[in-house]
Amino acid sequence: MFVLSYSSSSSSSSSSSSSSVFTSLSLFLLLILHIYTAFCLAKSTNNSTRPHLQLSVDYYAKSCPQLEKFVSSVTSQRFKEAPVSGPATIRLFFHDCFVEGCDGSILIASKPGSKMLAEKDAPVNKDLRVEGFESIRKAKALVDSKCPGVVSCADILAIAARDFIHLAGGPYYQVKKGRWDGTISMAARVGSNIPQANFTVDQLLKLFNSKGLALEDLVVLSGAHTFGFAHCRHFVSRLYDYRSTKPPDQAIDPRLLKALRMSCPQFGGSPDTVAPFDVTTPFSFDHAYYGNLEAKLGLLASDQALFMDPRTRPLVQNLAKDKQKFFQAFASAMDKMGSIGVKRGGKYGEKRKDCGNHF
Ligand code: HEM
Ligand SMILES: [Ca+2]
Ligand SMILES: [Ca+2]
Repeated sequence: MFVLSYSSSSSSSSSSSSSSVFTSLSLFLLLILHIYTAFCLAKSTNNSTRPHLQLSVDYYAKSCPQLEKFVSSVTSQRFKEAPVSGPATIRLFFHDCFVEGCDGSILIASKPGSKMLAEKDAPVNKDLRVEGFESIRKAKALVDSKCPGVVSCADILAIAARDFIHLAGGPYYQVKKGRWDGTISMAARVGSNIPQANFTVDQLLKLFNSKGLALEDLVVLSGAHTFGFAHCRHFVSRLYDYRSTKPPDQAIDPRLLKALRMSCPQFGGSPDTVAPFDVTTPFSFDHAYYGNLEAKLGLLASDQALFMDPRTRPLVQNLAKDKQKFFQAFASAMDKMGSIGVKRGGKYGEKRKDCGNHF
């Protein structure tokens, strides 16, 4: 509500010569907004190096005070019925934020008959699980039945991701809200913004830096690979050598190599076979991911690379030692990721009713 009045008054004030009363009213509203934002920032429990002036924990305090309760009733139900909804939703949030910012653009379906595909139909998004989309659809339906037209799909995604992390044993943190849904979703814009399993640390860093995320954020956010699964094609090249009998990647534990080779044959395997990211605790959100990297049990080349590279190795070692430290760092890195490219009001975004449809 505040943001809406903020954007409309600031855009019209430049052309308003008719009323100085209006201008002072706008200035007054601006002042109130600044005080309000500063208050929210001061109150917020998450520390981040970048302040998110436009997001706040209390954004829906008046318009939908029970919002988080509504979302959590759906996420806890989904967690029981289909536990893969957890990893699926967190990955969905990541893929949303990295393309056009955290604006729900990943949720939009391609228009039937149109040649222009939406983000979710881009090749790298094809293996985003339907359980993630379904969880957001259900949460949005419930929220809209209680607070019609108020809450953005992008905010529901951010809240649901946090819920699932917590449900799987991870940290609970406050989610800042106030994102508006974007209106652009183009498959062609996805490829260059999403990291690939065979990326080097240099490539990963370059991409993360371009989103305002630092080296530490890269290492910490990769810790989301503490649960969930990956299809064979993302790591099969690590398992076989086309020229000799030696595997190409020496940074893989021989027992894991053997097991993965059984699930993922070099030729003729099923394209649907998946392996767990974390062989020790595949369903819990803990810091085992980092211990695995130290033990050459990383699944993707991009995971294992974080331990091989001297720039990221000390961070991996620190996080492997201290679960609480990982939890704190993860909460604040999610807050940072959750503020990428946020849209600020009706001029730039919308509140979609059906998250999958932008008309
Ligand atoms: C650092 C670069 C990253 C790369 C190269 C990468 C790559 C991948 C790949 C290839 C998969 C497997 C997809 C499949 O086969 O279905 C995957 C899954 C997953 N990723 Fe990442 N990812 C990265 C960072 C992240 C981040 C930052 C997050 C969240 C904060 C994340 C969360 C997940 C989750 C939870 C899954 C499991 C999804 C499921 O089981 O449905 N990833 N990632
Ligand atoms: Ca997006
Ligand atoms: Ca785990």
